[in-house]
Formats: sequence, C-alpha cells, structure tokens
Amino acid sequence: MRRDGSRWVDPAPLEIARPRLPWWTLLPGWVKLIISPIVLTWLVIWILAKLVRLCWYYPLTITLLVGGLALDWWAGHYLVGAVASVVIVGLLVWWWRFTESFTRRCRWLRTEVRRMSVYAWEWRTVMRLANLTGTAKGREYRPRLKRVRSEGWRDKVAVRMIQGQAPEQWTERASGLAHSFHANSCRVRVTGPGRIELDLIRSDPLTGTLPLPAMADASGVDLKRIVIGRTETGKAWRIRLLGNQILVVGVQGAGKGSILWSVVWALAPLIKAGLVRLVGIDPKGGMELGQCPEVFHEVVYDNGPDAVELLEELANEVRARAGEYRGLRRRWSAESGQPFTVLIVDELADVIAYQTDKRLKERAQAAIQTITSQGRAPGFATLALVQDPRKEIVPFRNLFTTRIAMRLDEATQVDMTLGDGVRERGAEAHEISELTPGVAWVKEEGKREPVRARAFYPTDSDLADLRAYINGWTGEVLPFRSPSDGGEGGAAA
Ligand SMILES: Nc1ncnc2c1ncn2[C@@H]1O[C@H](COP(=O)(O)OP(=O)(O)OP(=O)(O)O)[C@@H](O)[C@H]1O
Repeated sequence: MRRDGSRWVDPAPLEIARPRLPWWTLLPGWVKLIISPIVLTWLVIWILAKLVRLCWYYPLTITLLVGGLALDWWAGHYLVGAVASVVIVGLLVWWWRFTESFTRRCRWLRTEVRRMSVYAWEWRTVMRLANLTGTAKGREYRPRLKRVRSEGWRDKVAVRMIQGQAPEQWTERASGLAHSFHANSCRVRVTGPGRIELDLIRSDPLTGTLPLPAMADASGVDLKRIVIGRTETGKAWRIRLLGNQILVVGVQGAGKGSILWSVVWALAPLIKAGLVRLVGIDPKGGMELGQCPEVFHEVVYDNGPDAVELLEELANEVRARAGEYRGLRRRWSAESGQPFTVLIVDELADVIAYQTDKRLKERAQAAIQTITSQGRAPGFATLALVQDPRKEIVPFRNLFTTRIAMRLDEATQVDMTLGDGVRERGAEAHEISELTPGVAWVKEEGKREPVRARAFYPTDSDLADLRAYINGWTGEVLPFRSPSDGGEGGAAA
C-alpha cells in the first residue's frame, strides 16, 4: 500500500518458536529443595536400570571391557594388548579353519556383534524412515529393540511395538526392513500383546539335499509324528497322519514325489507289520507309484472306473468302520486290530477335475469328500498331491487339515493353498527356488505359524531298498563260489 509516497509493508509474522522452559524450572526454590532427593534417587535408579539393561544385552562385551580394564590396572597396557591380540588371532584362526564349529559355538559373540553393529546402530533411523515411529504431544514414540539372537542363517529380533501399532504395519514393511538390515527377507511373528519377533533371513539352511534316514523299527514309528525331512531350524520335519488329511501342492518338478516317498519310507515298518495299509491312485499310468508297487495293498494306474470304484470302496469302509466303532471307541487305535489306511492320490486333479466322464468325476469327488471328511476317526488318512490349487480343481480344499505348499508360480496360489494371511506371515512358497526341490511351507490346522521344511530325497536305489525290505529280502549277498567248490556262481539271500 502506498501512502503519501511512502511504501507500507506488513511486518512478516514471527517465525521462530517461542523458547519454552521446562515446567519444573518455574517452581519456587524451596519446592526444588524438597523434591531434589526424590529426583536424585529416581536418577540413580534410572542409571542403574540402564546399566543392568546394557549388561543384559551385552554380557560378553561388558565382561571383556571390565576384565580388560582390571587387567590393564593390574598388569599394564602391554599385557592387555598381548592378551587381546592372542584372543583375536585365535578367534580368526578358529573361524577360518573350523567355520562350522565357530558358527555353532560363537552364537553369543555373533549375537552381540550383530546387535551392536547392525540393529542398535541403525534402529532409530530405520524406524523413522520406515514410518514405524509415531508422534503424540510433540514427543516421538519409537518401537523398542529387545533381545536379538543370531543363529547364523537368521537373526531373531524381538520388538515391542508402540501403542496403537498393529503387526500388519510391520508385515507391510517387511521387505523394506530386510533391505535396511542387509537381510534377504524378513518375516514377522506375533509373540504376545504388543510384541513381535522379526526373522531376518540371511541365508537358506535348506540348500543341501537330505538323504533318507535308516529304516526305523515298527515300534519307533508314531503315526502322530512321522519324520519326512528337516525344518529350516534344524529340527525333524514331522507330520501327523493319525486323524489328518494332507494336501500337497506344487508345480511340476517341485519335488512332490519326495514328500510322497518320504511318507512311505517312514511308514514302511508298519506296512510290513500289517499295521498300516496303503491304497494308491496314480493317474499318470504308474510313473510315480509304479516305482514301488509292493508297498501298496491296492493301486490303480489310471483315473477310470477302477480308480473310482477303489475310492468308493474306501468311502464305504469309512462309513462301515464308523458304524462299528459307534459306542465302542471314539477313534482308531492299533488295538482295534484293523489297519490304519492311507490313501495316496498322486495327481488329484486328474481324478476329480480333468476326468472327461462327468458321472465318474462326480462319483470320485463324492467318495474323496467322504474319506477326507469322515475318515479322521475310523483311521483313514489321505495324502493328495496336486499341481493346481484352484477351487475349480479342488473344491473341498478346506477338508485337508494339513496343507503343504511346495514351489508355486504365483502368490495367489499360495493363498489358495495355505489360506488367507499365511503368506503375509512369511510363507512365500512362490519364492522357493527351482534349485531346491523338496522345499515346502507347511500349515497345520490349529497352528498359527507356518513352517518351512525340506523333504528327504529318496533316490532310485532307496526305492529299490524299499521294495527289497517289503518283499522281505535281507540284501545279504553271499560270496561267489568257485567252480572247484562245485558251486555255480554268486547268489543273494
Ligand atoms: N527332496 C528333494 N531333495 C533334492 N532333490 C529333489 C527332492 N525332491 C525332488 N528332487 C529333484 O527334483 C526333481 C523333480 O522332483 P519330482 O519329480 O518329485 O517333482 P514333482 O513335483 O513330483 O513333479 P511332477 O509333478 O512332474 O511329478 C527330481 O528329479 C529330483 O532330482
């Protein structure tokens, strides 16, 4: 605005923040004097709590530091330097020459180093950049880094979330967190109210092929937990057959066959003892089950009327056994004297979806639904393998209580196989490498967390051994007799 030739300019608003003094500085001097012992005590407790926390998270570092300082005070710098050099060189040589034992035994050392150098170091920045912090009344709230445990292939990082935060917010940012903490992937697990655990995966412990174990005794096989491989934590991969129906889904070459034969291998002692009966359907003309037909009580190599009749026969048995048990027993047990029956269907889709005869298809679907829905109590389990998990192919997926997703093409197939939300908890079966057939994600009914595992690898010679075992051949080879002994040649008993 111009007035009498002069130029009036509005003053700029004051942009600086008014300095605000803490409220307690405004208290009168005598009040400060009275409350000072309380404040001092609180301060000492706070410092002590911080020290205890430090010792809890870094016991080794604190011990070494205190030990080093004591030694320095007692014996001087040179001795401390010499001892430290010897320890460091010793550790380096151990790591270089015996990496495996170093990795196994020095977990505590690795945990502290990784906590200090990766997680504690970058925590604040990563939390802010990943938008996992919050602000209220001018104060920043940050998720708290709790215990870290480094297992070599993964780091388990416990976190206390801030108020109002949901684990889903972490799941959404899992990929970003993995990159920020230099890991290959990140899984989020809920461990309690307000608490989660991040699994930051740094390498795959399931890259090596697992040979089948030695054949167990019949007494050593438990139908509630047969061993068919190893989980990524190094434990035995056990699956339940008793009262369970299992669906295995995987693309061609995912290694479905290895799960199938690992199950049969584990059951072999019970099959031989007559306690377990296998019934098989292999619509691929016997390419899979035909490798060891001896283990089967009955097996059909197509998806025609024979296969459907076999399924209906089993469905009738299920109903009949259920009727027999009524009022006598609640569920199958070995004392019933009847064999536990396992139905194995190698390519389920061929039997219940790709069958061109509509009538046969419907009969097959009805029979399998009866076996899977009612077979639990009378001692019938199903192991069905399929490549395509869509509802149009397997309309009764929900009847399978254990679902196994091997390598799949798309994320949606993982959701179809394992159920909603399981992929978000880490079960990324569509990310399984082509180089690791036999690796799978397992979701059991009633268990929240999926498990990643790899099945044993049954070779052709293992299957030959299985045939021989079932046929009762001991495999003992007798020495060749020379013609001078009057013998004819080698023999096997
Ligand atoms: N557990 C395993 N460990 C190591 N290698 C395996 C394992 N399982 C399978 N393989 C390898 O992967 C190849 C494919 O396996 P397999 O034929 O069992 O897959 P599949 O899913 O049954 O395929 P398809 O649907 O075509 O029958 C095998 O030839 C074998 O070499």
